[in-house]
Amino acid sequence: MEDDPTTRRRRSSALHTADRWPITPFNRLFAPIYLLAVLALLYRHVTNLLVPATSSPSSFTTTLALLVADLVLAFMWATTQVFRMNPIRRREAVENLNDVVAEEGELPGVDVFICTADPYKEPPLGVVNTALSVMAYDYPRDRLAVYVSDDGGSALTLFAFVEAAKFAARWLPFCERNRVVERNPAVYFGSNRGHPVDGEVEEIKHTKFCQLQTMYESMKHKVEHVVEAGKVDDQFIDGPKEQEAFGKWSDKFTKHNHPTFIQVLLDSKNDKDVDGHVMPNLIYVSREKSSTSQHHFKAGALNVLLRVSATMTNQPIVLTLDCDMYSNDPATPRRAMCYLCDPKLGPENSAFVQFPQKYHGINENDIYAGEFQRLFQAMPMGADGLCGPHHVGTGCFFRRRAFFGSPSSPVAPEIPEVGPDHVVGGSVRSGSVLELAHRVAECGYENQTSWGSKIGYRYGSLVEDYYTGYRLHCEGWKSVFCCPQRPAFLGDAPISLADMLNQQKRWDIGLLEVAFSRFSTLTYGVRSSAGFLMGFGYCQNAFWPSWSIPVIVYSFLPQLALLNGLHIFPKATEPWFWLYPFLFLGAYAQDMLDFLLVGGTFQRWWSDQRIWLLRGLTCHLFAAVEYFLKYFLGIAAGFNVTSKVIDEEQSKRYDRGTFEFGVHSPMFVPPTAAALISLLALVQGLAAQAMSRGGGGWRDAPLLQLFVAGFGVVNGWPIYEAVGWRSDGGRMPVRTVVVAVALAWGCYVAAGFVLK
Ligand SMILES: O=c1ccn([C@@H]2O[C@H](COP(=O)(O)OP(=O)(O)O[C@H]3O[C@H](CO)[C@@H](O)[C@H](O)[C@H]3O)[C@@H](O)[C@H]2O)c(=O)[nH]1
Ligand SMILES: [Mn+2]
Repeated sequence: MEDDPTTRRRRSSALHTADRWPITPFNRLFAPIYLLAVLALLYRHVTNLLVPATSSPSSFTTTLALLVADLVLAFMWATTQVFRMNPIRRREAVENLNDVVAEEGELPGVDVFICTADPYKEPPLGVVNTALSVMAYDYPRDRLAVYVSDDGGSALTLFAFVEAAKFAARWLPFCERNRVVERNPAVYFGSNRGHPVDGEVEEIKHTKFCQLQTMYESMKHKVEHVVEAGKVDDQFIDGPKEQEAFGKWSDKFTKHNHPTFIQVLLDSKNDKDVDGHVMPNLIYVSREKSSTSQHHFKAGALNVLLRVSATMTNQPIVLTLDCDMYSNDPATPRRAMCYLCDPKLGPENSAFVQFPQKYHGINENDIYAGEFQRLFQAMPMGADGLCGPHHVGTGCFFRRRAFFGSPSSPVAPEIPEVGPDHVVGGSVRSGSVLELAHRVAECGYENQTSWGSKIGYRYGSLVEDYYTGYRLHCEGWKSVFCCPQRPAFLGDAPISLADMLNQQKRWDIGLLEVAFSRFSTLTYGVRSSAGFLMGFGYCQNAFWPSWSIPVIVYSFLPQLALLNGLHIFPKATEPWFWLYPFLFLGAYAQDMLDFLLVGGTFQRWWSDQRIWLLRGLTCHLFAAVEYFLKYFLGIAAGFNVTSKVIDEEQSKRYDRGTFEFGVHSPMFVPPTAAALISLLALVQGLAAQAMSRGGGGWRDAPLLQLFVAGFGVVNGWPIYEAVGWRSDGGRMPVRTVVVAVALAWGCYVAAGFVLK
């Protein structure tokens, strides 16, 4: 018993370290300087509004528009500063974990939750590969249980898992024996085309590799065949047990109407791998669905898994994963344990350990800014110095207890069997356990309970991840950001512009649901236990769609004014002029610095700022309109799952770095119109300047407006390409161009009246 708590405490100090971010002193110094400039600009607008130089209505309208736009920019700038004040970067010393946790048996058990919702948008083969990659973690197998939530209620997905369970019995020992790093079989077999064979041992290894590869290919073939056929043919069903499982699916069942299915595919107490070692639990869950009850999308699915897993294994740690986010590093749970098992940190300071979302297959310049450097890297590091990172839905290890009330005042669920303290009596296959598990997955179960309001994942927002993490922080929990060199998880990023914009439109709507709720970050968050700074920082996301206001104003107003010969910014000879380059370059340079310091490249930063502009004209705008329409009509928004299917042609174009328009979407209209107007304004503005004789020449020129138009043109390049000279399937559809030209013309005519 050499490990008394004090020795452990001392040792645990070596489990992780935190460094400050090198440019923080500069950022802290720069913030008040920049603030002065912002205030000066706002002062100028306000005085212009109150004491206008001319009394024309157009100058009032333009000044008001600029004031509103700049107020939003100022607000968003202020929220960004929160994350620049005290960023930290942590490192874990996984090798020291054994000193703290003396025996493997002492490691806390992990229940892994994998969500899938649609076999046609989320190919079952991908889902099982994700599951296999976590089942093969370097972690005691009897402490690992993988639960799959299938909101598609699809026999196709179950079939894939039945096959995966068989394959796992070979895959897991193979990975362990050969210390395989890529534990997602698709990735492993995709990158290893056999080893060089040298000597007898190598030959045996090679034969094993080939056997396993054949087995994988056969599983892949069967699963893909079944998905294509849309049903599980009898020829693929093996034995009475499987017969019974698939027999439960009746033709009358649909995705939206079916009873609960829970299928134990592997049971760690009984099932062994080919070497006779235990297997982790693998459990398929499809909760009951009925078209007359609310299901709360992914949040509802995760709450069902929280309850089902509580009745079956109830392990203290929960890992949540999206079906496409496979494990890229088998040491990940141990890395998370460096925080979760650290007695010095304490449970309240490590309610969840969030890993960043990272993606595979992003093209060189990341044209759609799918990497989200700010959201998944810079912001969580900044938040880590306060309450800890936001929750981003996947790649997150939670303490189960964190879902049941604040650190100091726990909230008990309606029955103790679903609470964090419940001790599971029987095996996962026992009748009584299964009966209870089915009961807690029923759709009426949550009626008159605290699920979704006080316990579990919180309901009411399409970004259940952001909202739940936020509510936990408000309750006084803290989180940890874990960002190892080798990405812990890798997922799919959308590779078509429409998919990406629709995904972010859904996020926008979810964020607005938080911003305008009783728990708004602006009124509730800033006064909660999270503290003012963190609550204010949360506003950055909650009010994400408000970026559309300044982006729309700056994409149209200076250009339209220029086309009408109206000068709306100070001339180069006025001292106010210099405020603009300072504010613009200050914000852009600092943003770029943030980006480059977390490992980005200049081109990727350029894409990122371009997409930031594009979002303002597309998803932010459309989401706000849709949200307020639905708000007044009392309609709830739906969760449109992002497709993870890859179209060959699209994928080739994406890899080459060309934008994918292809099919008409109303969202393509405003950016196309803006690009056209910027181009016209730039051409006309330059021409007018060249033709003007005498006067002040360039000193009197509307330099700032010309710059804004020029900036619009440079950023609009992919649009001119897609409208003008591309001939592939991803070019701008004629219909979109026609509507955009009509819109641009309409704006021009309207501006002629307003700005005169
Ligand atoms: O009714 C539903 C809808 C979705 N999902 C699952 O939710 C996950 C995320 O869905 P996806 O379409 O991939 O959405 P994304 O926008 O790519 O996901 C991001 O945004 C979501 C909402 O904020 C978070 O839940 C995710 O973790 C985060 O990766 C997937 O595994 C789905 O299977 C369900 O289980 N049930
Ligand atoms: Mn996704």
